[in-house]
Amino acid sequence: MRHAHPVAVVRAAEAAVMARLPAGTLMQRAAAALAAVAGRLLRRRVGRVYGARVGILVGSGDNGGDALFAGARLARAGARVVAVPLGARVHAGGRDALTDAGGSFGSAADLADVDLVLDGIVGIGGRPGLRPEAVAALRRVPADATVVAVDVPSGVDPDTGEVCGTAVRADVTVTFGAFKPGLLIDPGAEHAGRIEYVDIGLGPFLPTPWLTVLDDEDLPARLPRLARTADKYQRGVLGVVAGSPRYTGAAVLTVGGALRTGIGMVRFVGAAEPADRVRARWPEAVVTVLPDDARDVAAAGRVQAWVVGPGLEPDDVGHALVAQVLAMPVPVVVDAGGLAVLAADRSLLDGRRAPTVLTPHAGELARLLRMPPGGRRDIEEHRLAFARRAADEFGATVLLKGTTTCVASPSGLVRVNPTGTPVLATAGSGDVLSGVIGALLAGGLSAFDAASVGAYLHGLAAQLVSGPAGRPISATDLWAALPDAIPGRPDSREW
Ligand SMILES: NC(=O)C1=CN([C@@H]2O[C@H](COP(=O)(O)OP(=O)(O)OC[C@H]3O[C@@H](n4cnc5c(N)ncnc54)[C@H](OP(=O)(O)O)[C@@H]3O)[C@@H](O)[C@H]2O)[C@@H](O)CC1
Ligand SMILES: Nc1ncnc2c1ncn2[C@@H]1O[C@H](COP(=O)(O)OP(=O)(O)O)[C@@H](O)[C@H]1O
Ligand SMILES: [K+]
Repeated sequence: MRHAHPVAVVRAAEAAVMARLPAGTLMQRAAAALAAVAGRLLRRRVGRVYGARVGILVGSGDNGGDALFAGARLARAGARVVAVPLGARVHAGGRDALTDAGGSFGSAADLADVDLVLDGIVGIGGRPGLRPEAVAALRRVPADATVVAVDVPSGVDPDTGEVCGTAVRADVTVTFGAFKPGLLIDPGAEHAGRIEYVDIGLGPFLPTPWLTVLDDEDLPARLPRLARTADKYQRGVLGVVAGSPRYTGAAVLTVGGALRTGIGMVRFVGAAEPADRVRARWPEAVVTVLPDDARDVAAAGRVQAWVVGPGLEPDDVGHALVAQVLAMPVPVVVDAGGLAVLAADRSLLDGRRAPTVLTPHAGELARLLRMPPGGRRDIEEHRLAFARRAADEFGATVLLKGTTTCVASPSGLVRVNPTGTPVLATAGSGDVLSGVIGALLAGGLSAFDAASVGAYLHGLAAQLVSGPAGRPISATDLWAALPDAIPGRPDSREW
């Protein structure tokens, strides 16, 4: 599992380490690793470091210092290195090291034929928005040059991933001591490119992280346990309240997402039209058709968790359904039409003790938070902050969909999903996701694990079916890929 720490935490850890080490040690560790990565990239690009052309964009802080010391190492290996100062000052030690090693200082015009650029404009000490001289220098970087960001791509807010105006677009970001949240969350994540983490010894001084990213190896232990002696009730039963006479497909998609994630049983509860479709596509689902007034969802039978909302209309019937489900003392996923019902009547969450997972996209979250027009955009630009705020305000686990899905718990923890792909931006894929999360909840996972593991599997399924070329997919394609996305579980070894 990877974790990230905000700037203030990184600074405190750096101070603690620096107090125990000779001055400049951390910067040398950072510069050595940076030069090693740049050297590797140059060898891949032009076959060698000797004679390769390297440009350095140098701001006035220590970020520029890192870049200059790394440039000095590359110059000693024979690279032709030119540094372009962009601030009022230049790190003095780095300047001397570069010139001693045979590097030079020049202007942005000297960047015209570089193979590789080190972006040392600003790191964790930058204020939002690059200055005009930095923006002008970036324009002179050849379009095909390899760009390596030092610690963070300049212009990206390291704490949030926000970009204000122009920011560096890196092929690789070499980050020191800890991942910063802004490297993992779009738009910052997109600007960071591939991330190379360098351990400079901050570990013992970093607190327990609140922001984590799951990896493949984290999954097996986090999936529902599949005991050899399990029967279908012990594996978990999911209730799905979805679909309406107008939107019938959402019900089929949600039930399919749950069944293909692995579950003891799905009980579908809904209007006659979606119920017919669910029966026809998924004969294994147990279907209850509700009367027109939507009374008595609970009579469908016992379940360990519910999904409510995909394809529901936010009318009186929809309201009655969401109210009944949220009144039950089991975990509930609320999605789509269910979120619209909640946006109009937040009191439906009052008094709930069992875990709740809300799965809004930015538009739905803007309505839930009753934001003025433009709220959607605001949320997309500040995904982390809004996911955390919503989790706190609703006392629920909030999965904010879209580019970089963020899952926030009411206790302030966040997991950022690394498997998302834009091929998922297709109608109905969110319905499949709510079924996946519902199945994991019914299987006994916590709301935070169910939502974050669910998003991970959903993204992985999309990648598997879409392939490295990113072939287009539709939501139903995810059904077939889900079982392949689910790794072996610890308890299945004896099979
Ligand atoms: N601490 C450590 O132990 C270690 C730290 N390390 C490294 O240090 C980095 C942090 O260095 P830092 O604190 O000097 O800040 P930094 O990111 O260089 O930027 C500050 C300078 O930039 C300027 N500036 C500000 N905003 C700007 C803007 N929008 N556009 C343009 N310029 C702007 C501003 O200058 P001024 O306003 O005076 O012109 C200010 O002085 C960190 O990311 C890592 O790389 C590693 O060596 C490992 C050990
Ligand atoms: N650019 C993107 N990158 C990664 N995932 C995306 C992107 N756009 C959308 N998604 C994912 O696609 C799914 C779409 O869900 P949703 O908006 O609810 O669609 P629908 O309601 O049509 O099912 C979500 O899981 C979301 O995170
Ligand atoms: K930088």
